[in-house]
Amino acid sequence: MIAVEDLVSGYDDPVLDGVSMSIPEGEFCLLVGPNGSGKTTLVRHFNALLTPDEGTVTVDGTDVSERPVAARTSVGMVFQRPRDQFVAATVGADVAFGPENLGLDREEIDRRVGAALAAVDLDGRADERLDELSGGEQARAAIAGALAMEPSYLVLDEPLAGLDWPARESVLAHLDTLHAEGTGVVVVTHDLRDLHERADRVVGLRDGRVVLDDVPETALDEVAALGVRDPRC
Ligand SMILES: Nc1ncnc2c1ncn2[C@@H]1O[C@H](COP(=O)(O)OP(=O)(O)OP(=O)(O)O)[C@@H](O)[C@H]1O
Repeated sequence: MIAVEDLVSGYDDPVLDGVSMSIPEGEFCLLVGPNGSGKTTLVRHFNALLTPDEGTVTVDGTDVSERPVAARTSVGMVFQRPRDQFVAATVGADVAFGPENLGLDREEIDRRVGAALAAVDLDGRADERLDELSGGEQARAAIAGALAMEPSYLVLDEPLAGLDWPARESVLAHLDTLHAEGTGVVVVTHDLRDLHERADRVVGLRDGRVVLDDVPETALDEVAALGVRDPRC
């Protein structure tokens, strides 16, 4: 479980103002809220990319601030602009980077890279340059990089933005597979289309506070107040 308790955090000004919420193992959770409500700031705490000013964040019982490497192994993160998270020039080298840093042997690294690329339909393209891929292909490469870590939880910030229909369908299918296999999936989004019916739960933030935490069926009645269109309308 990812457990956030009384989290206060910010940059120059406070952004998260006493957030408590949890994401059980294997849950598919949508995180919604208006621009600037603190969604990205919150998920960056899940693997210790930010440090709380107050409160705690634990993953499977371990405080992420005390063991950030363990948190980054358990919680995979795919950011809004995939280009910002690439560390290598080619697809294969980038996807291998995480497993290499775990100190895995070459055979296991190759197995993970192959499986992760296949999962996003990029198999056979390991030698291609990332800067020569389309935006949608880059988004899929970024997801492959997170998958290769075989995380217990995968957090994706607007993963469908800018994807064409086949890429969107491909990413959604992979989220379904991961969820079915027991990976916790957290999607930060303003657009619930194709997502609300997959989710177990919707958590809504406003002004750095949790103002909604419900199953999708009833949460959808309240999302309009959070700057999100009810996908049933
Ligand atoms: N690196 C940063 N330095 C300073 N302020 C920041 C930084 N990142 C975010 N903020 C501020 O924190 C607040 C919350 O930002 P955050 O990105 O968490 O919101 P969000 O809910 O994810 O928004 P959006 O829907 O627009 O992506 C905003 O006011 C933003 O300007």
